[in-house]
Amino acid sequence: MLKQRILKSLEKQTKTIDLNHLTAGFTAAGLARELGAKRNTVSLYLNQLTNEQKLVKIQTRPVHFLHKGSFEQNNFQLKSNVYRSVAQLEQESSKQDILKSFTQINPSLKESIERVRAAILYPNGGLPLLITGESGTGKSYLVGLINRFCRTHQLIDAAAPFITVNCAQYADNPELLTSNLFGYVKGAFTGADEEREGAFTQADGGILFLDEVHRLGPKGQEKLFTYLDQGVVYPVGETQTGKKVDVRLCFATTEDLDANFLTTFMRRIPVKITLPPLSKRSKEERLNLVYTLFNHEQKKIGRPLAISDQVLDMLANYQPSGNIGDLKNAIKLTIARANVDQQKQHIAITAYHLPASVLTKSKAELYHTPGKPMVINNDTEISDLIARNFPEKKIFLNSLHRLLDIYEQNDQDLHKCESKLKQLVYQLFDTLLFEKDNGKQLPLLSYVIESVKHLFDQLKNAYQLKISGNAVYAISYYLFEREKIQWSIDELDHKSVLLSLNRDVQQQYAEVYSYVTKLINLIRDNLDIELNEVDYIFLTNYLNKLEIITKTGLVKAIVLAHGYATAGSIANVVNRLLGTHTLDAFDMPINVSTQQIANRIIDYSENNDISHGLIILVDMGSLKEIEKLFPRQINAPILLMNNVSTPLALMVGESVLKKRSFRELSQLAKQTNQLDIKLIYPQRNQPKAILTTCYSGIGTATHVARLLERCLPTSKQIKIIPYDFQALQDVHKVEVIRRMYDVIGIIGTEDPHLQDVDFIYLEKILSDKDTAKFKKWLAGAFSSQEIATISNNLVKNFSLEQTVNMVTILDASKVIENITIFIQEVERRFAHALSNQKKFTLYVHISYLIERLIRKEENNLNPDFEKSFAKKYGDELEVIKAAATVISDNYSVKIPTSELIYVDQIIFGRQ
Ligand SMILES: Nc1ncnc2c1ncn2[C@@H]1O[C@H](COP(=O)(O)OP(=O)(O)OP(=O)(O)O)[C@@H](O)[C@H]1O
Repeated sequence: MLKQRILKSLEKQTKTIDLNHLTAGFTAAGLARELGAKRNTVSLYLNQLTNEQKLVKIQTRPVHFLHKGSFEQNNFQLKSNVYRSVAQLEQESSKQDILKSFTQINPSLKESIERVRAAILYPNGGLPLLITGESGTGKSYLVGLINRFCRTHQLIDAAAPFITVNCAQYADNPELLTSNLFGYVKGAFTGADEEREGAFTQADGGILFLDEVHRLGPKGQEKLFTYLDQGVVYPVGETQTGKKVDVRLCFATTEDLDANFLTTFMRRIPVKITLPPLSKRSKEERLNLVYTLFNHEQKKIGRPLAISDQVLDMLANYQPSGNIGDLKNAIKLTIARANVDQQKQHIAITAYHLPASVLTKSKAELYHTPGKPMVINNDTEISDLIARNFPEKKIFLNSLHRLLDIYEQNDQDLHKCESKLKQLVYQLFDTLLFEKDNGKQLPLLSYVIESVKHLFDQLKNAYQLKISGNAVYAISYYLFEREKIQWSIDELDHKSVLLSLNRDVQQQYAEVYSYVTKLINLIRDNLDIELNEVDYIFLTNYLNKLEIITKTGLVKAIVLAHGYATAGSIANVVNRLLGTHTLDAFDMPINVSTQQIANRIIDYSENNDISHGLIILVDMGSLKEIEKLFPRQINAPILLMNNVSTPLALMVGESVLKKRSFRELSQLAKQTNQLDIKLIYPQRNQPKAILTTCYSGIGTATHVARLLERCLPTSKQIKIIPYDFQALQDVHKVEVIRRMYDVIGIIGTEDPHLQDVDFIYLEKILSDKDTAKFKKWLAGAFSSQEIATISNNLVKNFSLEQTVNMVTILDASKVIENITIFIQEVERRFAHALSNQKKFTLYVHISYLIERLIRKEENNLNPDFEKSFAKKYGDELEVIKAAATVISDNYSVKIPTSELIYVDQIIFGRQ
């Protein structure tokens, strides 16, 4: 049954999953291909299996599914079975890997902790390790974590002992310490009335932590290294028969290593780490510790805490000699004092509650920006608190809160506060762009900039937008900072206000909002940055404020009239009535020549963006004359209208703003009896273009375009341009496209039905009929030799697309190269040209075949059939075998007769 097959396939694949490189095999489409089933049916089963808790769904794009049991067996336990992203799923692992969580809070210790981890995981019981550091730096705490880590990773038994011996307790009696550690035999010293086992024996199978180990005298140290060398302990008074024990050792000391330890002992401890005092830690790390301690205390009390920023600041800058221990006490005291004060639901903690030691010793800077108090409740996790540290988050949240405040103060009416909001958004982008220290030019930032440039190019191409280079940078910086901010709208107190503003923005700036939606989808797919309603608001306002999108895409219009101020005054009136500058004006002397007029127009076209068309309103009777002189080099459609008057100019101005097409405008003009109209399309210099389009979005269309481009010779006589399917449904946009290109055909997943433009369905491009059609499109631009190469490239590249997700152990492009040689050999040896469709089938089939042979999976045929076929077509099979030496040699496989028969059937279309 299909459902079972899906589960089985995922179970197998999940075993060797690499979360950083999820393959198509984990998607509905990939599984559908693999199992030869309909994608919709596979999707249905996948969701059913997720509901049955058998699969885990990761809502990436495309959605990926993992086998839950198989994943947990080989990786870590999962709490949920739906995750927003791989990163969210991976967080589960950091929750369980306490050392990883520890380094997230204490990033400066990352390297030390990695060494600790390596020591713990060292085969056969780990390596002993020594932790040094001032008092209160967390040495014992870290050993506690190591103990938990060993248990959760099953390095020791759940019931294994964890024994701590504080050597300082035996400061005056090193002999007693030694005997407590190693035990003693009866009569070993006065008072040793009977044999007693020591801490080593008690800790057998578990962990022994020797704190303040510098108190161990030379004798004790020697006994210790006997254990380190031989795994055997000798109780005091016993020198012959030692006891074998298996103990993981951790040592801690506040003292100087060289002065207090025998070098022989030191040499036997390979891993030594030092925990830094608070004064040597960054402010960010100290803040993290403050958060951790508050969070920890809150969980004990169970009541929510609301801690002012000032308190956090003072505590983060408090660096007492007792380090984290003292800090912890100060925090406990602070909470206790606040608690006495209030019997409310939550405990509000302000500077008033800080102990005097903090107030006097904290090196806090002056308190500048009061933010909202930090609230910790029973559900708060430390990662939520750490996210507060990013100043970008503060900038971002401050802007957001101000934005919402303004909107609320204006009765949630966008009209009333439009300009204020834009101003605010602009400031935010400015701050991110100019005021941050961007000198470092982190590689990731460069990557974001490059990607955003690329995404903008896609948008520009698809929708004929014009977006300034500055916007690319501003948006890149925004995304770069935004990506670091883990924030969801659920954190917001006024979520409903935000949603209402989002709706308003969407309605009011519908066009820009729709482009932002497309941009955000591209960002999600390409940069894996999750954005939400706030980003829609920010980005829409930003792009709108710059008028990057709305003002472009407009036709230019000029009024050209004789006389001192005729044109100027008409244009003026219209611009004033429309409230925006829509018409330009040329006042011409009465005796101006038509050539001079033409020159002015050329000048204008060079200094203005007329790519969307130019309307020229004239007053000079004969259009024919100018038309003759009309500059052919203007590569945009031109609408000439005679007998300009203010009403006509007004109608034109309105049409420009409403983006009416030239045809519509001509119709309207005719209705008002302005009959002298001429529409001139540029005849020459129009590059030929093939459009690609895809119903599901511009991403796929771009992908197909790149694929086709790779098939064409580098000197491109034909442009391949991806277009959004919706854009091709829009008459105005289509008009623009036609103006710019000579569209020779469209390839896509859905026919947009453009008049007089041929269409090829993507999935049929390799069929005989459509290959012929495609070749015909190319006929004017390429030689027949070139067309043959393009056609071969086409099938090769499409096959590569198909196989790249299916071939798992081989290098797909190498496989395709080898199969190309095989196909050429077949064509040569049989003197028989294969159709693209057959070649495609061969590429896909043989890729699989090679993998099957390497994995030693056979594809058995009915033996009788095999025999009779081999008898009948033996010669052919030999030829195929000879042509396939490129495959058998390169992959060291022997192609069995049954497989040769399959290939023969494909080549000759035999059943
Ligand atoms: N990274 C940390 N996160 C949370 N709490 C910590 C951390 N480090 C230490 N603490 C807490 O601070 C206190 C002091 O830490 P700990 O006793 O481990 O320090 P120490 O270095 O062993 O001190 P000493 O040398 O005086 O024995 C303990 O209560 C511990 O729980």
